[in-house]
Parts: sequence; C-alpha cells; structure tokens
Amino acid sequence: MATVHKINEDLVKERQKCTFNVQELTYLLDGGEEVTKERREFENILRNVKELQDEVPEVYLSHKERYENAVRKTCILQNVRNDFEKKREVLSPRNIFRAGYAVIKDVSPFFLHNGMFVPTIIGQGTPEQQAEWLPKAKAMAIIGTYAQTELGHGTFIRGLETTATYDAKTEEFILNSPKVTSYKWWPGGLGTTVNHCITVAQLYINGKKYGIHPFIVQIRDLETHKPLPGIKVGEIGPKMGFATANNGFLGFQNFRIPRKNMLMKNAQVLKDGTFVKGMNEKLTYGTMVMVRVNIVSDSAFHTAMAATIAVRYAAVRHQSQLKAKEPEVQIIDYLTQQHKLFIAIATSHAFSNTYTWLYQAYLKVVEDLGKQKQDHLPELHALSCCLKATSSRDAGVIVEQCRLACGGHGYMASSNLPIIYGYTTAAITYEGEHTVLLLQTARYLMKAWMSALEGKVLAPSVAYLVDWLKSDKQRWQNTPEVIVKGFQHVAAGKIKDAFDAIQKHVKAGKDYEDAWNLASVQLIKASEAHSRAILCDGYLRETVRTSSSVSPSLAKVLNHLVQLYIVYWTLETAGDLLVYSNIGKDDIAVLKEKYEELLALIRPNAVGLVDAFDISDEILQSTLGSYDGRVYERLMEEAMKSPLNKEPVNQSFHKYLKPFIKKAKL
Ligand SMILES: CCCCCCCCCCCCCCCCCCCCCCCC(=O)SCCNC(=O)CCNC(=O)[C@H](O)C(C)(C)COP(=O)(O)OP(=O)(O)OC[C@H]1O[C@@H](n2cnc3c(N)ncnc32)[C@H](O)[C@@H]1OP(=O)(O)O
Ligand SMILES: Cc1cc2nc3c(=O)[nH]c(=O)nc-3n(C[C@H](O)[C@H](O)[C@H](O)COP(=O)(O)OP(=O)(O)OC[C@H]3O[C@@H](n4cnc5c(N)ncnc54)[C@H](O)[C@@H]3O)c2cc1C
Repeated sequence: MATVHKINEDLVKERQKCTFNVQELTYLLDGGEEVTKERREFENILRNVKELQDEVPEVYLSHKERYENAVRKTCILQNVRNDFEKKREVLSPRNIFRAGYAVIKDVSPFFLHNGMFVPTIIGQGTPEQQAEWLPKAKAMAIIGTYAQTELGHGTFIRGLETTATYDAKTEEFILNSPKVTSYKWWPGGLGTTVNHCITVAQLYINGKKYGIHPFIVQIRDLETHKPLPGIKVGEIGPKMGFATANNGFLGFQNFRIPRKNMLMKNAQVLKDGTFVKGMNEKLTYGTMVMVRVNIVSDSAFHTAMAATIAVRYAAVRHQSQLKAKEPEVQIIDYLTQQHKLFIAIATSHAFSNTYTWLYQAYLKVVEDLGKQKQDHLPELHALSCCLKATSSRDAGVIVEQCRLACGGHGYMASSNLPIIYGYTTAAITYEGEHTVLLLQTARYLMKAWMSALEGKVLAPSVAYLVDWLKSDKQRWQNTPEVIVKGFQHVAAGKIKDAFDAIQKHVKAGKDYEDAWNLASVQLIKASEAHSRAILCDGYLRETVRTSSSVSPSLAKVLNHLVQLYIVYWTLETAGDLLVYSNIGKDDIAVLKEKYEELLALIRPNAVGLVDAFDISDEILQSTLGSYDGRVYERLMEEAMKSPLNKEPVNQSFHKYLKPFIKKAKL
C-alpha cells in the first residue's frame, strides 16, 4: 500500500486562505462536471496500472531504452483507453492528451498518429477513403504520422521536392525523393514506430506539375515491420527535447501506391489522369489549421503545469528575511515572485478562454466548407496563425520564467520544468514557424486595412479598424474595456504604419515583394499587437460571460485574473500605448498601483488557483510541484535513484582517479 504523507503545513495554510470553491473552477476549466469526472476516472485507472510505473527514472535510460520504454507504455495506455471506451463514452481528446502525460514523461511516439494522421484522413479523405482507413487507424491496426517537412523545406511547402507521378497505365502514383534535400525529415513516430504515413508530395501528371497533395502510404511491412522495398526510413537522432517522439526521415525510390491512396476530398485525379481542381487549393493545408487551433489549448496546459509547480514550490520554499529578526519568509511573499508567477496563472486562463471560442470558430468553418461555403476561412487562417504563434511563444517565456522562479531546483530534471520547456519551445517552431505565421496574419491585416479604407464591412476580428478610422479620440479610462480598446488602437496604428511603409517603398520604385520584406519587422509587430488585442478582448468577453453563471466568490477571482492579465500587458507595452492611444503618463502610474493591488488580491488564492487546474502528481511528475509539498524529501528520494548512488565507490576511481592522484606531484 502506498504511504500517505502529511501535507506540508504552508500548503495547508494556503489552502485554508482560499476564498473560492476550487472544485467549481476545475469544472469550469474542464468544460463541465461530467468532463472532470470522466478525466479523473480515467487518470485513476492509469494510476493503478503497475506496469506504467517506472522502476528507473527515464532520464537515466539510454536513448534506445527510453524510446522502447515509451512504446511499451504507450501500448498499455492505448489498451487501457480501449477498455475504458468499451464501457463508456469515447474520451474527449483533451482528456486523452492530458492523461498521456501521466504515462509518457516526454512526448509519445504515437503523438502524430492521434494528432495529425487520423485528423488528416478525416479532413482530407473522401467518404470511401475514410471508410477504408479510419476504422483501422482508430483501432491502431495501422499506425501513422504526417510526413510533410523535408530536409530542404519546412516553411515553404510549395517548394517540397518529393514527387508523386501518375502512371495512368497502372493507375498508380510513383513516389520519388530525387535529392537529399527532398528526404522527409522530422515527422514524429516515423523513425521506428509507424507503418503508414500521410506523405505530402508534388503531383505530376503527363509531365505537368499540379502542386502539393496528401497521399496515404504504407512504408513498413505489417508483419515484420521491415521497410518496404523502395523505402529508406530511420530516426533523426537526439534533439533539444521530444526525446521519445521518435522523429524520423524518409526517402522514396520509385515506390508505387494505388491511385486511391491520394486523399481526394479536395482535388482529385481520375483514372485516365484527368486532374479535377478542388474548391480552394489551400484546403490541403487543413490539418495544419486544426493543429494550430489545438496548440492554443496545449499552451494553456503547459502554462498551467509550470504555474502549478512554481506556485506550490514558492509557497513551500522559505528564503531570506523581509525584516531582521523575523523568520525567513515564504518566497511567494516577495512581490517580485508574485509578478513572475501570477501572470502564469492568468495566461493559462487567457489561452483556455481563447481556445474555447477559437475552436467553435474552427468547427463553424468546417461545417460551412461541407456546404461549399468558404467565406470565413481567411479569417480563421489569420486568427489561428497569430494565436498559435503568440500562445506558444508566451508559453515558452512563461515556462522559463517559472523555472527561474524556482531558483537552482528549477534546473533539476526532477522538477520537470526542463522537459516542459523542451515541449513548449518546440511548439514555437513546429506547425508553422513563429515569424512565418505572424507574417501570414499580416497579409490578412494588410488586406483588411485596404478594405477599411475603402469603407467595406470587415470580419469581426478586424472590425476595430473601421471604428479606429471613424474616431480614435476615445477618452482614456483605466477600465478593462477601455484598455482593450487601447490595445486595438495600438494594433490599428501599427497596421497602418506597416501598410504605409510598404506603400512608401513601392512609391520609391520597389517591387511589392521587396517592399513587403523591407516592412516585415513592422508587419510582425502589427501582427503581434493584433494578437494581443484579440487575446485580451476574447478573454475579457468570456470572463464577463461566464461570471454570470458561477458563484459570486469565483466570479470575483476570475475578474481579478483577467484584470491582472490586461494590466500586466498594458505595463509591458506602455510605450506602444503612449504612441498609439490616449493613455497618459498619469494613467500608467495609476495602473502600476492597480497591478500591485491585484497581486495582493490574488495572493491568498494563488495555491487554490493552481489546485483548480487539477493536474495530478502523476501528470506533473515534479519534485517541486506535488500536491503534498514534500519538496525536499522528494528531491532527496529522486537523487537517491541516480545509478551513481547505487555503489559506494564507482569503478572510475580505481581505473582513472586513483592512478591520476597517485601520479600527481605536490
Ligand atoms: C488547465 C488547462 C486546461 C487545458 C487542458 C488541455 C490539455 C491539452 C490538450 C490539447 C489537445 C490538443 C493537443 C494538440 C497537439 C497536436 C499534436 C500535433 C503535434 C504537431 C507536431 C508538429 C507537426 C508539424 O510541424 S507538421 C508540419 C507543419 N508545417 C507547417 O506548418 C508549414 C508552414 N507553412 C505553411 O503553412 C505554408 O507554406 C505558408 C502558409 C507559410 C505559405 O503557403 P503558400 O506559399 O502556399 O501560401 P502564400 O503564398 O503565403 O499564401 C497564399 C494564400 O493562401 C492563404 N493561405 C495560406 N495557408 C492557408 C491555410 N492554411 N488556410 C487558408 N488559407 C491559407 C494565404 O492567406 C494567402 O491568401 P491571400 O488571400 O492570397 O493573401
Ligand atoms: C519537435 C518538432 C517536431 C516536428 N514534427 C513534424 C512532423 O511531425 N511532421 C512534419 O512534417 N514536420 C514536423 N516538424 C517540422 C516543422 O513543421 C518545421 O520545422 C517548421 O514548420 C519550420 O520550418 P523550417 O524548419 O523549414 O524552418 P525555416 O523556414 O527554415 O526557418 C528558419 C528561419 O527562416 C525564417 N523564414 C523562413 N521563411 C521565411 C519567410 N517567408 N519570411 C521570413 N522569415 C522566414 C524563419 O522565421 C526562421 O527564423 C517538426 C519540427 C520540430 C522542431
């Protein structure tokens, strides 16, 4: 039976101070009591699966052992999930992803199967293709990944070099990787796990190029798992993080697949080689849009994990004295510590709220596309690009800030903060590199600005441009609503500046493309400002909406958090607000005080707020962040697991140190 330890006294006191019902907030964050119950039930089952507990911490395993252990545990997780879903509803994807962290300390080698392979079959396959592959993929009779990026190209996917040449005689596509730069590089699980993949390749029919399209390709024998003839596949080696994601490379040599393996929901190739264009060629990029939306939720979760670890640790840790002769204080009582940590809590809420409406917008576009309507696609693309870029970047910064807030112990692998950082920082690059996505949104913003100048009606997310053109002289007030308008003014001002900069270069004789490049620093700043305005506006709206349906004590705390988020970003971007809005120096002074007041208001609820994220110890995997606060005991227990502590004298002493010391001359 597991030993039950006493909860750290500081944490007990912190929990007594909490002014709201923690459970109520957990239900709200999960999306309802039923979702929480389902999640806890599943996590409880996993907690009791003995085979999922590691005897040796993963960090001490070799690269190969670590991968093999991850595959072993992922298979157990999948079986437990299947059993669970036989008896009840299908688990929500968010709950599955969350539980995965309790099993695989790093990234699962099946990550891309569930994250992109299955969704691409759904999003890009015809009903017949779905009927053929979905049941097998969902049951994991086939395991796949999403192989798009190549050694030579990740961002500019129109430049991909893998070719799929149609052979009408045999009704097959012939896949080839003509150069080293055309080898697929990066796909998760590709290394040694998957037997299928979605390959994105340039389509050629009768010598003519028809752009990139997705193909479903079996790459390994289902029985022996050996690469099929014509396939060269392997693992790309160690990375900064993603240790168990099993990222791989893949090359084709005259590898034939049947015609029906081109996913043809959008464009089609008929038997005789006739190419039928889809409604919009960018629909081929659909899976990426979906994943970008999900990354906002993922960023909320990583921020919540880091906040939970760092806030609990800050409540347990005592260091230095505020006043001489008084005991050392909990480090959470230093205002600078609160400044580092409470924004982490608020940021997680901001992203969760943003995800809620962004996901609804995504579902609406998918529904519309089913009816051949694509009016809202450009807006969704622009939103998903800048919100993915900003949320992953902010999450990376926040996780690192939480690590630093834990002092030296934050640097320990056993704090789990380094692994969480490895994950969040990867998300800044994958699924569309940060700058590149901001520039995609900037394209949309430049068009929106033109439309605003022409007096056209704009999509809701950019409608503030029209308001700004009509009158930008709103009197400043230090209320969240007016501050959000201020962020919109900053965005509108930067959009106008970037637009004018392009025009200036064009008037000076530059091509539009060169003018774009010359203005691109301003363009990404405009995109960032737009993103911040969207985040603050959406977070505020959602908080106002939910506040009416929760208890007054919770509504009050949610209100403190959203205010903190908005005031924090006002102070961070004060220079921009001074340039582009009617805020004055005196308003900033008042907001500095307001910020300090908000930190004080949130202080008694800090531990309650992270408890409400309800991230179990098995998922957190952190010596510093566990629910019971046994920080020092856990650090020592984990240190004792080091293989170097298993023997009193390491053999290197006899082999090297002893002769070395003996030789040393005084
Ligand atoms: C307590 C807290 C609670 C929270 C709990 C939650 C728990 C957590 C649960 C989370 C669940 C979900 C977890 C999610 C995890 C998902 C798993 C997956 C992991 C992923 C691993 C990484 C995988 C990859 O990286 S795959 C490869 C990705 N690659 C890219 O993204 C490539 C980037 N490049 C591009 O997209 C393009 O090349 C691009 C857009 C840069 C340029 O394309 P192109 O050259 O063709 O276009 P342009 O000429 O620039 O533009 C022309 C025109 O097209 C428009 N356009 C472009 N793209 C799109 C599009 N996608 N859709 C619509 N339109 C598009 C563009 O705007 C232009 O329009 P104009 O009108 O002409 O301006
Ligand atoms: C952990 C991880 C997992 C991944 N998993 C997968 C996967 O499963 N499947 C898959 O297909 N891919 C995967 N990828 C690949 C990933 O999608 C790409 O790395 C990403 O899209 C960035 O492309 P790139 O590497 O070509 O960067 P590059 O485009 O070469 O970027 C390098 C620099 O050039 C700049 N740059 C490039 N183009 C422009 C431009 N037009 N304007 C201004 N600046 C520009 C960028 O801003 C960046 O600073 C993964 C990557 C990582 C790190």
